[in-house]
Amino acid sequence: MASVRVAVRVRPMNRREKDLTAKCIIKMEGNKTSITNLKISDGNAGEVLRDRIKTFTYDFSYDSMDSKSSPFVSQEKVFKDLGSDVLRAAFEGYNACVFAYGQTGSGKSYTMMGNPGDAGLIPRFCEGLFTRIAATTRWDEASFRAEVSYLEIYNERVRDLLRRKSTQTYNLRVREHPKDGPYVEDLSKHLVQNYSDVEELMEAGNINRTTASTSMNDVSSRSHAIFTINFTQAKFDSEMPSETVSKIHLVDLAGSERADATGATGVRLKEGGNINKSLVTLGNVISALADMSQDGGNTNLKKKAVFVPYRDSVLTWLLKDSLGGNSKTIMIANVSPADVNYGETLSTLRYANRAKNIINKPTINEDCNVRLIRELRNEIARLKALLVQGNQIALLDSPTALSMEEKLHQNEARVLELTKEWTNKWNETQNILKEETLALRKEGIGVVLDSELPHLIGIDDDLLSTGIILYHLKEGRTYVGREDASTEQDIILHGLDLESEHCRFENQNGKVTLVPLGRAQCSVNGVQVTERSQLNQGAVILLGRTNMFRFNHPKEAAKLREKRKSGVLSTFSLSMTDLSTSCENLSTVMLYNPGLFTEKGPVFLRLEFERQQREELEKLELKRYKSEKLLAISSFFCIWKSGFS
Ligand SMILES: Nc1ncnc2c1ncn2[C@@H]1O[C@H](COP(=O)(O)OP(=O)(O)OP(=O)(O)O)[C@@H](O)[C@H]1O
Repeated sequence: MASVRVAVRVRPMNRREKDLTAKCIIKMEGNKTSITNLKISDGNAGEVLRDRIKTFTYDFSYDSMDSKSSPFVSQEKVFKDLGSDVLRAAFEGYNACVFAYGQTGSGKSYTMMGNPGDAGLIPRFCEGLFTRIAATTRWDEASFRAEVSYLEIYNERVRDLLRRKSTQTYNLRVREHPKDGPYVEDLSKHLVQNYSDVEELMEAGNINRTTASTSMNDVSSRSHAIFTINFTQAKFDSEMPSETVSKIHLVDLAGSERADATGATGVRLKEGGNINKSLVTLGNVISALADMSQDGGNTNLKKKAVFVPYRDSVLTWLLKDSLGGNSKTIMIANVSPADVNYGETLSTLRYANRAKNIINKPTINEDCNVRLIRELRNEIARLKALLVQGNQIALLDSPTALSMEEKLHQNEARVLELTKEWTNKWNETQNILKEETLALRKEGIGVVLDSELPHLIGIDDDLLSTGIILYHLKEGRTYVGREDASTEQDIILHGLDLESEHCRFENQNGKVTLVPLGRAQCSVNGVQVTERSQLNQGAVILLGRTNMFRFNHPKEAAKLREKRKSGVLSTFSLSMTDLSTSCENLSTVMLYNPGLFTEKGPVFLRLEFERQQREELEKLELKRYKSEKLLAISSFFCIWKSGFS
């Protein structure tokens, strides 16, 4: 059990407030924050005077009004107090959430994201995460995996701020997973290997948010932004595998005045976006949770189940765990120091005061396979203890002791096997993803494997194979041949007409060529090649009779895409590099290339051509399975999560 921790932060006077010669009404001392109502004169006494100054106590009260004053609290101090707690929670395997609440212009985005050269909590947290990962991996103590997503909720609709091709920007569906709870369907998740990866994504997401705000009139003050990091950590703890997964939500809420439904009439009501359903519901959820914890001591009320309206809004539904659930949560209430904002500031302070009462139930999120190993180990220890006891009272020969011993051995073997499997899968995944040239991301229901280097993708003719194979063609030579070749081959293949030393690929300064060796059968886009030939993006390569590949050259493809965008590249010239056209070409080329089949005469040529065409059709059919295969990749990379269940 842990209460939601609450911090209040007051920003400097802004230009508008200074122009209005506004007076400062906020005072902070230790963890106390006081607000003065200047409309009540300090000449009054008793009750009335008490109403003039209201004081609240929070976990932290941050005075950031004047950088030259001594109590001034910098971005760094806020991170040290709050951000480092979130970091600790992530490495311990807890979920965590920080949300910034306050009226428009009160400093929420400044606190969460910060300004250039004055980073806020989110960038500092991410930088801290990778600094700690680097320190830990240097000693080989653990392995990590971090994924980032960034979304915006505007008018109860969810938008992915990191979707590369932003065709479907708004209206992603919120669904509920039976075990993991509410989630956004189709939200892109991006694997990040270092802080600069995160920086790039943050920047792209923030630009997306700002671009939308210019066309939608001040969207940022009306929308909620949720930056989420899914963080997995695997290590051996006293020879015991340990794998934890934590979800960290960092939330910049809409301006809190949007929650004020009472003052909304006429134009404001019609404007819809002004009254923020998510914020109204957040208030109701906080109230219900606060009531629940306060009524906890009252035995009569304890029995009455308090209804918490999580499902009434997208925000509260997505943050269900962070509010009263499995998470270590921090609320930062941002306020203005000026008397002109008295009403909004007092309401924020009250709101924050209420949030203090929310009790969460954070637990370490342990991977279920690792939990199984731990449980089996405990069972082994118990059986061993029982056997020792049995020994002492000379029961060892009894059938009970024997079956116990059998069970013990079974369990030990299972633990050994599970631990080995777990270690292999995790290491394998980590090694693949450590390759700087490879990145995995979700797009829609698919998984996209991005590679920077030229590569071959296997187009497998075995209908039962479900994995996708990718061979990088690194700078220099890559040899292809059979396992029984006298020299070591980089890519080992087998199949009809495959020579033991078949061919080599040469990648020199970004130019990739195929060099057949001896009389080896190699064809590019259906044309047999006997000499060195340069490969272009999208080429279909056939080695022997059965090993077919699609050649990808990411840099060339990027250039072609640019040309296509600017109209320099015609559809015709592009079609020459396109896979499907290449396959069609292949059949045509075969018809006009009798050299391929000279020994057996024209009938054989026709039959052979028909057979080849059938094969091509099958291969094209295989392309239809491509998306299923991509999903198979996803299961390959995620197998460590579900492999044992
Ligand atoms: N503690 C602070 N120190 C210095 N400048 C600040 C501070 N807090 C806020 N500001 C400045 O005040 C302005 C408004 O802050 P910010 O954009 O963070 O408000 P907001 O609450 O996120 O507003 P909105 O709801 O419109 O998104 C910005 O120019 C920001 O740089």
